[in-house]
Amino acid sequence: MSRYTSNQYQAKQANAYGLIHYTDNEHRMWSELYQAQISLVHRHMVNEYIEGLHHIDLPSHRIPQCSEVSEKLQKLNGWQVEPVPALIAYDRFFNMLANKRFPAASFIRRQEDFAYVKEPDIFHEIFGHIPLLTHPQVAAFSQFIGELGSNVTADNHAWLARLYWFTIEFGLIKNKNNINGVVPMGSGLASSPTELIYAASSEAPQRRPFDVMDVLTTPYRIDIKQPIYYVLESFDQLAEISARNLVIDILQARKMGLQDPHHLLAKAC
Ligand SMILES: C[C@H](O)[C@H](O)[C@H]1CNc2nc(N)[nH]c(=O)c2N1
Ligand SMILES: N[C@@H](Cc1ccccc1)C(=O)O
Ligand SMILES: [Fe+2]
Repeated sequence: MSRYTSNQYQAKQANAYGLIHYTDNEHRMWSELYQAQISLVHRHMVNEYIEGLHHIDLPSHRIPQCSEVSEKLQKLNGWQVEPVPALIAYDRFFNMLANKRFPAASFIRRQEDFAYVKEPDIFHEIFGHIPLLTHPQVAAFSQFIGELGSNVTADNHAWLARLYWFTIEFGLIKNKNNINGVVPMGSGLASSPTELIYAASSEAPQRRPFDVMDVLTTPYRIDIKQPIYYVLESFDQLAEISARNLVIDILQARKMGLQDPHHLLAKAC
């Protein structure tokens, strides 16, 4: 499933106690990533992410186990983090979100992928996702997408996934205090040293206002820095999206068809 990317990572299996063994080198990789990102996220990420980071209080020098992160998260809002081998298919992904379980790919990136890795690793899942999952609107939206995904036929999944991708994974959000009026909020930005800076300040990517039909019809690639980001007005907009009849929106999007992906390929980097 994760094999369409160029870097082969070996899935890690949990032992009988649900624990995953990491080598000293792997713990060191977390430690170095944490050190690099902690100052960058303070400088660039949306404030709600930073608040979440304080609430969840992740270890800085070793890879945490899902069980210890779950313990804290469960007290805050009932969510849990569960180890999975790697990228998982939509049906399982939606099913887990519907049940307030967040899937965490358990391997950690190697040195050559330090600044950007082409598939989710444990640093992305925990450091990238969990802080914002403490935010009520983000948690509610994630569960909502999971429930909707579990209740529709599989041919709707890729359409729905784009709503998740352009918000939770790689969304930006309006912020008056920032020079260009937007700040990164997505987990894929919080976990990548290079894409965080690129999303926050590069002039290369497009930044479009969040529009459901535009988002539904915009194809994305998971393995390159995003050529297009969508900008939410506020966290409340997640509730507005959930209040729509998205099944009708998807029907409409199908009629419109996907937008031309060629500009995505041209700008691949
Ligand atoms: C819906 C969307 O494609 C999304 O990025 C999913 C897909 N599968 C995943 N699988 C794992 N293990 N971790 C993730 O963060 C995701 N994200
Ligand atoms: N690119 C992200 C990981 C990621 C890959 C694919 C999808 C989502 C996130 C990082 O370097 O941290
Ligand atoms: Fe993710």
